[in-house]
Amino acid sequence: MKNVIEVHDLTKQYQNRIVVDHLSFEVKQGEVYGILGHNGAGKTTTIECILGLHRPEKGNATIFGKNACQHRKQLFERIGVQLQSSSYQNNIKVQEVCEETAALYKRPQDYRALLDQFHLSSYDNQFVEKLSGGERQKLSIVIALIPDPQVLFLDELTTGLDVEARREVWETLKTLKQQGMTMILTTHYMEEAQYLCDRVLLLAHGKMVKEGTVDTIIQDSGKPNLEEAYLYYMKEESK
Ligand SMILES: Nc1ncnc2c1ncn2[C@@H]1O[C@H](COP(=O)(O)OP(=O)(O)OP(=O)(O)O)[C@@H](O)[C@H]1O
Repeated sequence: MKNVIEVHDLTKQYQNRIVVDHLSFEVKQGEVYGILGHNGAGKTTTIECILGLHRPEKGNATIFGKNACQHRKQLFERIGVQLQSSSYQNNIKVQEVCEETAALYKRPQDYRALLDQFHLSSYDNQFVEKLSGGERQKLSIVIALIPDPQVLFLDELTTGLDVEARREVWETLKTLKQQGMTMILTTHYMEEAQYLCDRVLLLAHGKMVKEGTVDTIIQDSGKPNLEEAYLYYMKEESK
């Protein structure tokens, strides 16, 4: 399988503090790749460097072989992004934000069908700021899918969702995965990583602690599940 994302020796610092530390990994076509790590581990910064939103001090990252800082326009149409920092303009309605997003792309998907799929159709006339946290998260997936992307970047997508909404999102992502969508996601929910990810990267203080399939990581740790394995590797790292 071809690599969709390649990260090589990526190093990013803020005010002389290294937050992503010589990180290298690849995400293959059709793969769901999870980045797991403590608060402040550098997950969002890694994703934002791949997307070309920050310039790394060292190393590089490419999507479809292209650096996002240099080829923003070409990559724009092929990428769906949901970031923690996503924000919406004031007094905008669901339908308006979808229309505005669709207008940015040459071949957008039908946003109405997407709203329907995420049970948001009845909210199309509602102000985005009046949506519940979970509804807003679901809207952010709709927006990420509008470009009909080949790769999805999802940063803590299900944080704040209730159990049912989270399951609903998982099912949708599973369907997208079955359709061949490449995804890179961050999450604090080990159950989510276990359910969705083909491979995961455990990150601590910007450094790779462990990478592999969920099964390998569990087996190598000698623990019964991913959560226990994660805690084991994080503890080992801090020794
Ligand atoms: N613009 C910035 N300026 C200075 N420091 C920053 C900036 N952005 C992030 N950091 C710092 O970099 C570190 C990594 O942040 P990052 O958001 O990548 O972590 P994370 O793993 O996504 O955390 P979380 O799980 O809490 O979202 C943190 O210590 C954070 O305070």
